[in-house]
Amino acid sequence: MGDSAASHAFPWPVVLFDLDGTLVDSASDIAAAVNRLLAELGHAQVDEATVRSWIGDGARQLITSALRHAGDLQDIEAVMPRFMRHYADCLLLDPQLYPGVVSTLQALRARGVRLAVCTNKPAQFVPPLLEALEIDGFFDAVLGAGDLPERKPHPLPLLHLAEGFGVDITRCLMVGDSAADAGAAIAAGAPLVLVGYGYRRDFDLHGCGALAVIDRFEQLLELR
Ligand SMILES: O=C(O)COP(=O)(O)O
Ligand SMILES: [Mg+2]
Repeated sequence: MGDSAASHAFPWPVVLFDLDGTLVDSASDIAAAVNRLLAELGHAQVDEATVRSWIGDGARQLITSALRHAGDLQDIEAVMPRFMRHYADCLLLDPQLYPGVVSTLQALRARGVRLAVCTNKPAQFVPPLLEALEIDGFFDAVLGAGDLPERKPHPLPLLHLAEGFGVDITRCLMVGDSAADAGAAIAAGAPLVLVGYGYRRDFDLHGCGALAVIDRFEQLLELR
């Protein structure tokens, strides 16, 4: 982090972060959980790259994609409890913070910016993951799937967090990696920055209205 990046005030008083594919590379753990379920159901294993392309819309959508891929027509409700047990067992196998996350969160906090996590990961898994990675202390609020009746790309989670901070949504920067993040930010009226290294699928990172697409997390500090 250069001096110029360190010295100027950050333009937004609140930053809402997506989790998987933005702060944390959790794809290998999620892929392990998916593969444990697929093995139990007698299906072939899938590679991590394939699973990455299914992450971002929550666990139910992930398993919908996995069952569809396997040609399995069974009711998703029947398998979700089994998947959630595998998800819990695999959650902390090998999650990795992306480079620059800790120093950037520290720098943002040092500038008085308030931070939150806004993820479609099932809510019960979010605090233990943040704690294991020792980044839980950076966040004033954490919202996961199931905490509210709607999840991203619905604007509700972002609006709820903004209201909790008492800050207008137009002053809360959303930082994410997926179409769900972009859709939620645009629907809510929040400024949006996308990370280019995440789990995006077929969506136009550069054409969806983001203020910036960054390749390194610490580039957040250079935004003006
Ligand atoms: O669990 C998911 O589907 C994705 O979670 P995210 O919203 O943190 O990317
Ligand atoms: Mg994500």
